[in-house]
Amino acid sequence: MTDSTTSEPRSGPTPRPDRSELLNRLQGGLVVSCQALPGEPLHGPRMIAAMARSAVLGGAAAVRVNSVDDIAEVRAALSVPVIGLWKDGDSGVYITPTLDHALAVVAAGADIVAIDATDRPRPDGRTLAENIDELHKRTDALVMADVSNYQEGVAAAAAGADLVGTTLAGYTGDESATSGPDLHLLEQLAKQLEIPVLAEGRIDTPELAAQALARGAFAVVVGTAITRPILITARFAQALQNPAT
Ligand SMILES: CC(=O)N[C@H](C=O)[C@@H](O)[C@H](O)[C@H](O)COP(=O)(O)O
Repeated sequence: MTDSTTSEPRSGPTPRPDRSELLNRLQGGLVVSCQALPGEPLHGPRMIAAMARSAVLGGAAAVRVNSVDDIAEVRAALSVPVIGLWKDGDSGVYITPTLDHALAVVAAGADIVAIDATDRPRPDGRTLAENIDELHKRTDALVMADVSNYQEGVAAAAAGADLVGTTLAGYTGDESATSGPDLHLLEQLAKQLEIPVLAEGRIDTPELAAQALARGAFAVVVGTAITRPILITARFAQALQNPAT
């Protein structure tokens, strides 16, 4: 167990680590997604920061955090790289849907801003390439493109994304979700792209996380299986209701 929470958190106007340092810190590592939506008992910046600190104590190389308030709190508490996003709604394009959302995420302290990079129209009417270009001009944050399929991953890399994540595979309604992580998509993208590809979505065991790395992931993002006690508990409770023997 490592204790990176004792290292100095970055606060105030301290510049972000540069691109190669950020990528070095992510490479081969576990990124723990620490999110709780309004209405959930763990919702709120202090809870999320405690979750993020716990993740780092357990060995997380980085964290992924939703909402400006939660990002700011985690940024003040920890020095590990923060992948920030802003979920606005829960259907259609809702992960950091516009340039303004992305700029706010960066202003809150994210090192990497995760944005929806599916081929669906964005609510601000701008293209993915325009938004990535503007983010690169106006900030020093890296851009993680959350995609749902191979074509979107290739298009996101061509549009200038710094990293691609399989985050939205199975969540756009185009294709049904694979029962576990979409390791086939991960492998295809990792073989094709020159930028890092992060495995994300439905990775719910340490073995699957290790498999994702073996199949080309630059880093592995795990959320629900670590940070959503309601859903973790439900799995156990259901198993007791339907015992195998
Ligand atoms: C589809 C979507 O909205 N994904 C979100 C993206 O930030 C989160 O709700 C997920 O928890 C995260 O991607 C990690 O995935 P999993 O919780 O399956 O390990």
